[in-house]
This record gives sequence, structure tokens and C-alpha cells, in this order.
Amino acid sequence: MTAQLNPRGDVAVLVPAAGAGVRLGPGRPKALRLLAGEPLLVHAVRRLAAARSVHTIVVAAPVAEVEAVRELLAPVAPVTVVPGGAERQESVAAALSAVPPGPEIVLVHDAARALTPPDLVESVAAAVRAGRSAVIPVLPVVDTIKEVGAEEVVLGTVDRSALRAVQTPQGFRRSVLTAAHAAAGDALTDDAGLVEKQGVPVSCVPGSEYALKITRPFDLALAEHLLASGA
Ligand SMILES: Nc1ccn([C@@H]2O[C@H](COP(=O)(O)OP(=O)(O)OP(=O)(O)O)[C@@H](O)[C@H]2O)c(=O)n1
Ligand SMILES: C[C@](O)(CO)[C@H](O)COP(=O)(O)O
Repeated sequence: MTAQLNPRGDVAVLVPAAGAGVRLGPGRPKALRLLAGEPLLVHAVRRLAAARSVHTIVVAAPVAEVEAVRELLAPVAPVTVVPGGAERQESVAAALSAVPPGPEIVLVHDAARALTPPDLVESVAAAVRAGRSAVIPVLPVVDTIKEVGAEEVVLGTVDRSALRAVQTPQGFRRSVLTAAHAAAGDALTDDAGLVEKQGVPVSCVPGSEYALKITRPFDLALAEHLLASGA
């Protein structure tokens, strides 16, 4: 049976957490690495469970860690845990297939964005509830962007005014995400990209600096600092 949080909520959140974390360096699967003494996944799920619209959370865990992740999350929130896949897209598809009837809004959220505030979850869900088919949180690009060619020689400067850095949670009408995954070809790491391929418009809402993806060692150190300073 699928575990529920708020029975009146209309949102299911899928949490792909089956990645290795190669860019973070050797160690346990990234979602299980510690941030201020607790696994990244625990931080992420705790914040999702604090969002009042969330009805269901489904985590896609590394295959060898499914039972361990169930035990880890049991005291944090009622969560369903399924085995993930070799690619993020497969992990999301596995989690999507475990969502029970009911929630018509589905969010996909990286376990690696461990400090994402519950308010961001609510703002993405609200935009879908208001009628958008697909919604992504974004931040403006702050650095000058160069296009380079062979041997890292600059070809030109890119106009960044229309560029956005994309975060999660990404929100979808359930039927839209289900259709996009059913039609998916080559694996993409971004669910909005699958939806775009179906010709569905994707809308942006303001993201959050706290929703940074812990990808490299510097990100983990930054997250430690943010938590220590009250995030
Ligand atoms: N086969 C995979 C690959 C990734 N993910 C999840 O997708 C999210 C975003 O992926 P990323 O942060 O890029 O994680 P990794 O793929 O683990 O990172 P790396 O490429 O450095 O190994 C993470 O929560 C990760 O656990 C997943 O569930 N299944
Ligand atoms: C959806 C996503 O978080 C967009 O930033 C995605 O998971 C990024 O993964 P990547 O492997 O770092 O491109």
C-alpha cells in the first residue's frame, strides 16, 4: 500500500534518489551521504513533508538500498520507496508508476536538492493548480556565458538575458508527465525536457538559492554552511 501524508493534499512528489554521485567523489550513493550528520535524502524528504499540499511521496532508491532507505525514512515521513534505475529518467518512471489514484499534480524533485524550502514546493504546485501544464523553478544566470570551440578558444559571448538555470521540484499535471514518460526516447535528466518534446508549454516560476543541487564537494560544503547559519 502507498503511504500518505496529507489525505486532503492534491500533490504527489517523486524523489529520484538512486544516483551514484560520481561528481561528489567516491563514497555511498549521494542521497545517503551525510549533511550535518543526516543523509541528504532525509533533509529533502523532511522539507517535502512540511509542504501542506503534499499527499504522497515516492522515493526511487538505489536497488541495493531499498530496505535501508525504507528504515531510514520511516521516522521522517510516510513514504513509499521503490527501486530506481540506471538513469534518472528510469528512476522517475519507476516512482511515477507507484503513485496511487488521487493526486492530479505530480512534482519531481531531486534528493540532491536537500535544502529546498517547502514554500518552493507550494509555489510550483500552485502554478500547476492554477492551470499550467508544466512548471519549473528557475534562477537567472549570473555569470557571463561564453561559447567555446576547439582547445577552449572563445567563439562568442552568449546573450544571457533569456537564459535560466533550472531547478526542481518541477511540477506537472499528472496526465502530462505520464504521457511524456510513456513517449520518452533517449534518457534525459530533466523531466521538463521530456514534456517539451511533446509540444507542451513549460512555464517558469522563481526558484530559490537554497534549492541548489549538491553535485560537487563545494556544494556540500556550502550546504553545511547554510544549515549552520540557520537554513
Ligand atoms: N540513475 C539515477 C541517477 C540519478 N538519480 C537522482 O537524480 C537526482 C539528480 O541527479 P544528480 O544530482 O545529477 O545525481 P547523480 O546522477 O547521482 O550525480 P552524478 O552524475 O555526479 O553521478 C539525484 O537525486 C539522483 O539521486 C536517480 O534517481 N537515478
Ligand atoms: C532536473 C535537474 O535537476 C535540472 O537541473 C537535473 O536533474 C540535472 O541533472 P544533471 O545531471 O546535473 O544535468
